[in-house]
Amino acid sequence: MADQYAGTDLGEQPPAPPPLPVLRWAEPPEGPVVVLLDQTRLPAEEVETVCTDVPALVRAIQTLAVRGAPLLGIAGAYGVALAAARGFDVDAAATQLAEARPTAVNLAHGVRRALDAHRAATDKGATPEEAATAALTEARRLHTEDAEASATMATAGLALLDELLPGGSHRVLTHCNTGALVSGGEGTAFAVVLAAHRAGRLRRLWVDETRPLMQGARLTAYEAARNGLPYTLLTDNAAGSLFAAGEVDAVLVGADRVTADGSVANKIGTYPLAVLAKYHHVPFIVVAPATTIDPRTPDGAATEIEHRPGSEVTQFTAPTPGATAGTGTAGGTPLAPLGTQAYNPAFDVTPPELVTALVTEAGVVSPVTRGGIEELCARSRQVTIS
Ligand SMILES: CSC[C@@H](O)[C@@H](O)C(=O)COP(=O)(O)O
Repeated sequence: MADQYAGTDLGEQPPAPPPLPVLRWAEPPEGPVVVLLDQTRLPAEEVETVCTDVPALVRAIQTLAVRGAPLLGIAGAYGVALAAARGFDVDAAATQLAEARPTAVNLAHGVRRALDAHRAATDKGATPEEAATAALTEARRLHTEDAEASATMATAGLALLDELLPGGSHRVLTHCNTGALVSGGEGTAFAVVLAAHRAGRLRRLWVDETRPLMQGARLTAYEAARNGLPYTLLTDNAAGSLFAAGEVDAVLVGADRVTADGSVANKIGTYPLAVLAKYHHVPFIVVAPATTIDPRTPDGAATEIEHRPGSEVTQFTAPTPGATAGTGTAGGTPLAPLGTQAYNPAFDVTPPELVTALVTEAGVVSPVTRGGIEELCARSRQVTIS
C-alpha cells in the first residue's frame, strides 16, 4: 500500500508514558469519593470527575465517562465500597450499579465481589465501618488482579501472535478501545499490541474509529500516540478495503461478555470484522480477562445487548474542552434531518466459529468451543456459576 495512507509514524520509541489516572479511590476531609478520568472529554483534555455518591457513578457509567468491560467491573466494586463508606443502602446501590449497563458482565461481577465481601463481614458481626473496609479491600483486590491479568494476557497474546504469524512484523487491526483506559493495567487487546511494539514486532496498528461514539479515534488513537505506536486511523467502513489490500495480519479485540458456547459480545462493528477476517484467512483474536466469561448465558442469542439513544447516531459531538462532566459525547451537530430514527445497538455478537482464539489470563482457548470454555472456567477462580 502506498505510503501516503500510512498515517502517524512516530519513529523512535519514547520512554513509557506515566500511567493514566483512570480510576482511584480518595478520602478527602469531606468523605470518600471515586475519582475518574472523564473519558467523554478525551482526547481534548484530561479532566477528572469526582463521584461522591452512587447516582453520580451510575451516571458516569451510563454516559461512558468510565467505560470498557474490565474497568466497569472495577468501578462497580468501588461503587459498592462508596455506598458502604458513606452509609448508603448497600444492597440498593449494588442493584443500581449492576444494572447501569447490561452487556459487560464484568460490571455485575465486580459489584457482586464487593457486595459479597461486605455481607460476609456483616454476617461475622463486623461494624458498618469494618464491613465498608471489607468492601473497599475487595475492590482494591479486584483492581490489582485486573492489572495482573492484563500483564499475563499481554505475554500470552504476543506468544500466540508470534506462533500464528511467524516473521514478526505484525499489522494489527483493532476496534473500540481496549487499553489502559479500560483496565487496572495496560488493557486487553491493546496490551498485546503494546507488548508487540515493545518487542519490536508491531509494524502497524490499524485503529477503527468506532462509530458512533468514536472510542477508536478518541481513545485508542490517544493511547497509541502517548505510547509511540505506529498507528493509522480508519473509518469503520474502510476495513473491508484494508483486508482486500492484504494489509491486515491479525485482528485483536476485547470483549464485554463471552457466553458458555464461546460467543463474543463486543463493541458494535466487531462481528463484521470477524466475517472479513474469516473470508481473508486472517486470525481473529479476542483478548479478555476471565471476569468477562459468563457461563450462565448459554449462547450469543441470549446476551442482552444495550441499545443506546438514537441521538448518538443522528448527531455528532466532538469532545469539547470545558464541557460538563460526562457530556462530551452527548448532543451535538445534527447529521440527519430532525426526527430521524436511528438503530443504535452498542454491541454485536460474534459466533465462536469466527474466533481463532480467546486469550485470557487463565489460558488460551483455541478453537473456541463450549468444552474449551468449560475447561477454562474450571481453571479460573474468577468465573462463578451461581
Ligand atoms: C476490554 S475492553 C472490551 C470492551 O469493553 C470494549 O471493546 C468495548 O466494547 C467497550 O465498549 P464501551 O461502550 O466503550 O464501554
